Amino acid sequence: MAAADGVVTSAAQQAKVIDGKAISAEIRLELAEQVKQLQQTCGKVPGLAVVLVGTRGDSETYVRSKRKACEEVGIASYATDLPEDVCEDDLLQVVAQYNADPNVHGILVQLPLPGHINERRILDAISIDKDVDGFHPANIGALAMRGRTPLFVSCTPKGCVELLERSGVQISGKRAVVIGRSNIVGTPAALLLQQRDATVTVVHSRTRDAASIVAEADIVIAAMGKPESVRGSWIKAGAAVIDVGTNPVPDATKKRGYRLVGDVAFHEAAAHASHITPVPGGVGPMTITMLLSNTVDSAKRALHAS
Ligand SMILES: Nc1nc(=O)c2c([nH]1)NC[C@@H]1CN(c3ccc(C(=O)N[C@@H](CCC(=O)O)C(=O)O)cc3)C=[N+]21
Ligand SMILES: [Mg+2]
Repeated sequence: MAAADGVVTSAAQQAKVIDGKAISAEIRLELAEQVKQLQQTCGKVPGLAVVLVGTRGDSETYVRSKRKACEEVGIASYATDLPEDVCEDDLLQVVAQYNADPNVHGILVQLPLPGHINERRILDAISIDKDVDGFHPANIGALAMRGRTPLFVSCTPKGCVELLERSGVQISGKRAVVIGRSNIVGTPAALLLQQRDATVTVVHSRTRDAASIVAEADIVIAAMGKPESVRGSWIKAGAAVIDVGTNPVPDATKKRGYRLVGDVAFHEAAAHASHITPVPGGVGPMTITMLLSNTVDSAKRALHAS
């Protein structure tokens, strides 16, 4: 059977594949337009500082795509690359400099940091009005409170909700299950869905019988970082499935020696779901696009206030 996008799929596949790359491209065009407007009205462009510590291959790849994405929409990117053995105080100094720099509207310190550095201490030092990752406790705390609006919502959860909304999936009143409770994805994703009036359950590594809980979900967000572990039998007919996982698995046929798979067994789940995101090409590109969006928002706030 040939699906609408021309990709040959198995006869069992029901789901519409959500194209995160295409939706990202659309949003990036909107952002480029907003950057142009800012430049015309204020004579300034948004600036994003990206700080990379060490030489992890995956971190280098992600940081490169973030810097390239900035260029695409006209955001100025500021790069600081530090050696693996940098001390905490030197890293804090870099953050302090960017906090004070009026040309910088967003600061991203690429995670994970080396083991000798207290990650929380670094993230907490980022000024809350430049916290484009949305990892500061003040921003996550505001997301958890009714009647409060955080300055920034973390990029991956925001990207997940944007994919649902732009694909016509209703969130309000629906039952959503988030798998994983990390500070950077699972927890803020659950808070954001709750803010959008979903009824939210979080399942995690200690949950008993996760499969039967997931089976009640209209919306599934898989963010536990375990390759292809959400099986087709867990997915209720017609559910929307958002796969946050990007797990490398060894593959000698690939140039870089691995390929990426999600946390969901894609083909199995696609036989039950109404909508599903692929890996790669689903949530990943949206994470970067939401980072750009947060940076543009931050610049608008800073430049219009001055
Ligand atoms: N301070 C901080 N903020 C982050 O947002 C952050 C971080 N640290 N550390 C690592 C994780 C991971 N992450 C991804 C971003 C884009 C893709 C992405 O674009 N993935 C492509 C594929 C990329 C490839 O082929 O390697 C895709 O899914 O299509 C994936 C993962 C952001 N993170
Ligand atoms: Mg977890």
